[in-house]
Amino acid sequence: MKSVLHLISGGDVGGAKTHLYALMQGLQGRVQTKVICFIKDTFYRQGKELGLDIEVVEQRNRFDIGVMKEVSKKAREMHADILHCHGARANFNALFYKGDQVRVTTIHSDYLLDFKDNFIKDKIFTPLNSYALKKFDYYIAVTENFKNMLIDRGFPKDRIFVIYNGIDMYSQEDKVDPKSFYQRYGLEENGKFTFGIVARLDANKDQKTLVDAFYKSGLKGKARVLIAGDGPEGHRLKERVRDYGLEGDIFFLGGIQDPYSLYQAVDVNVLCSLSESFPYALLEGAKEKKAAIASRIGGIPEMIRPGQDGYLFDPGDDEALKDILVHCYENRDQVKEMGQSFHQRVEEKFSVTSMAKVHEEIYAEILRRGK
Ligand SMILES: CC(=O)N[C@H]1[C@@H](OP(=O)(O)OP(=O)(O)OC[C@H]2O[C@@H](n3ccc(=O)[nH]c3=O)[C@H](O)[C@@H]2O)O[C@H](CO)[C@@H](O)[C@@H]1O
Ligand SMILES: O=P([O-])([O-])O[C@@H]1[C@@H](O)[C@H](O)[C@@H](O)[C@H](O)[C@@H]1O
Repeated sequence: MKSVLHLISGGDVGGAKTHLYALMQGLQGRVQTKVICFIKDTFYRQGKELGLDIEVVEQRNRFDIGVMKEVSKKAREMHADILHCHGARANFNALFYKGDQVRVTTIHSDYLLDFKDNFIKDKIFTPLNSYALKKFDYYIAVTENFKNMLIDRGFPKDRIFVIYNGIDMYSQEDKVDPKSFYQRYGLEENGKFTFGIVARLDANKDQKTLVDAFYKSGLKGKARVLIAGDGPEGHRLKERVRDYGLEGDIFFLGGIQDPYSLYQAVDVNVLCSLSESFPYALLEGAKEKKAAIASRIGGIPEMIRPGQDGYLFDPGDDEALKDILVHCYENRDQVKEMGQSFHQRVEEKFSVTSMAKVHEEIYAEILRRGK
């Protein structure tokens, strides 16, 4: 069996984390895997709870690259064939890795946007990551779209593979019933049409467009919006909702640990991002049979057939989104049916099993080709 060592920051709370957990589970019995992270936090603890082979090689700070000696030792111990990195910190650390394994990195997001919400980090870590990326032997782009992005930026075409995120549609998720979920936030399960969104509150996820669209929709008092997630845009978004007088209609839940409770409790799942590859937030909604309203960006048009599984709008177009919100409110039954259809599509096309199988094939191919 092939042996692959995965490196990831460990500070991850979003899609890269969801992806790696799903992948580790999908690869069981196919590929021997170990995950090493550099920060001891939720990523590590939850990974342990899931029973993954995961270890922390703790860094005092991002430039504490001495720890890579320990990583090399662990790679030798497990007879790793491949070093597989995820995200900026892991990519940078790989520069100081001494082992001779083939190196591959997965591009989950547009790496030029990863630190856009933090001026200093953006000025330092974005160029370092861009440099580190060039040193890999192979790339796994999440969606065809990101492969094209990499080619446009000068990465070698024949060294880029494409993966679509997959999800386990049958595993049991942590969730509470809708009544308890609403109660947790002092709300009632009152039959009001409810839009939900699960995403970090950062500029790229662009919840502002949803707030503006809801304001323009005239649905105040008739429908409501639940916004889950935490982040730098929180303050500005809350101010906007206050200015619009929508505090009784749009609710900020903060970062949530059990997103499936939200997907289950809402009528439709929204995502308004300016950039995405293949967002888990929508696949997870599909698992709960929720149709999606999403921006026409990255791999999303390959995931959602508009009019069948949900609705698409151009990023930032609050007028178009407003019309979709009103349409959903007026066509509740149709929205429910779309949720069924989306569920079926994800089950058939974007399973964790196929994601793992494609990884196994890619590993075999890069070992065959070598560095
Ligand atoms: C902007 C961008 O390019 N994003 C990519 C990034 O994920 P990114 O983190 O941006 O977005 P995703 O929707 O994929 O993942 C978010 C994850 O965080 C979880 N969550 C979020 C908020 C919250 O309060 N609680 C919570 O648990 C969601 O349930 C989900 O599992 O890498 C993913 C993995 O390849 C890609 O699919 C995404 O397209
Ligand atoms: O800054 P940090 O938390 O150590 O690490 C970051 C991860 O948390 C994030 O998921 C990823 O997108 C970034 O590229 C970076 O690796």
